[in-house]
Amino acid sequence: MLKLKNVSFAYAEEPILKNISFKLDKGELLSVIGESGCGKSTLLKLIYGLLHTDGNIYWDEKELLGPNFNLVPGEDFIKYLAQDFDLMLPLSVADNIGKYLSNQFPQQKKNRIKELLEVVEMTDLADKKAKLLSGGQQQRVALARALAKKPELLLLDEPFSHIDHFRKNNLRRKVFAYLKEQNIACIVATHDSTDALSFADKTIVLKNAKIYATGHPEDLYKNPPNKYVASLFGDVNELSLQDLKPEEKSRKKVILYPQEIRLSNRKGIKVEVKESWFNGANWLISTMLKNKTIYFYHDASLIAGKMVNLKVSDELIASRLK
Ligand SMILES: Nc1ncnc2c1ncn2[C@@H]1O[C@H](COP(=O)(O)OP(=O)(O)OP(=O)(O)O)[C@@H](O)[C@H]1O
Repeated sequence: MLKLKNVSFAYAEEPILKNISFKLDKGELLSVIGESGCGKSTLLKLIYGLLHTDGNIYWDEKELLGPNFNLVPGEDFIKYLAQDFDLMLPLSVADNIGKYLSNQFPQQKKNRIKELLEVVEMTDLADKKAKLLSGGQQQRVALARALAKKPELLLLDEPFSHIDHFRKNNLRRKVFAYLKEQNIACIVATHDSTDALSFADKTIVLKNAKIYATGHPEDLYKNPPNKYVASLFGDVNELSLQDLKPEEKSRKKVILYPQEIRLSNRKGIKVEVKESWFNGANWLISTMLKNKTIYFYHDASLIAGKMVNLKVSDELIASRLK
């Protein structure tokens, strides 16, 4: 088990992380989300042992002491995939993946490289030099290299950020399934809500140097404590109860995702259509309610200036009242 106790860090005066504490079981997958600059990468570097903290980090009974105590920073059983992939550019894809594998058993090494090439869908490019690869291909090689010596804990910083949409979904399913199958614990720092929602067992939200919210991704999504957390999962509306039900005098806030608001043929919240954006599955429509923008999804674009009625289920409003 990984255990962090009061982990704090500052590059200069300003604290980047303050008293971060959490636990992660073997084989568990944690996503760390939060706005850019909130300290996600710094947290991974602290755990890997590239930065020093006065707090405590343990793997089972062993305390991970960090760079002030280790001549070579980094822990053997942890692999860290940074945002800059750190590949050996003159070497081939296969040689990069095998870089940390022992040469003592050449056939085993060959088999392992072959297995990992399949996981990251790079078999056809095994002999190509890393310097000739695209950014997304280099990221896949770096991912395979991080997995090569089966870590007990894998730290991934935006692991699919350079990979095209077409390949990303399939690759992501494969990689996370592989981690589960091999019981490898993993922390993913990510901006991508699919990483955070679909694959993580739990999620930590960072803000103002602290753990701002934590929980099962589905709970955080369905019951976002506030607009900041909800907005990490996509577009979001923050309305008052009075906006939704004019007969109510309460100004309590209600967080709603665009897909939770529908067009109504009968009465509802009267809004003026401003813009429509096609996003593939449907259209995102922006509307104005007095001086507030409300976003919702619809299966067609709407003419700007048109007055329409919107509705939201009463149960949903009740469950989101803050
Ligand atoms: N080497 C450094 N020296 C000084 N400040 C740094 C250094 N690295 C990062 N920072 C600052 O620390 C803060 C946290 O950075 P970090 O990279 O951990 O954020 P992040 O959440 O991973 O951001 P992003 O989502 O954009 O990757 C930022 O304000 C950043 O400018």
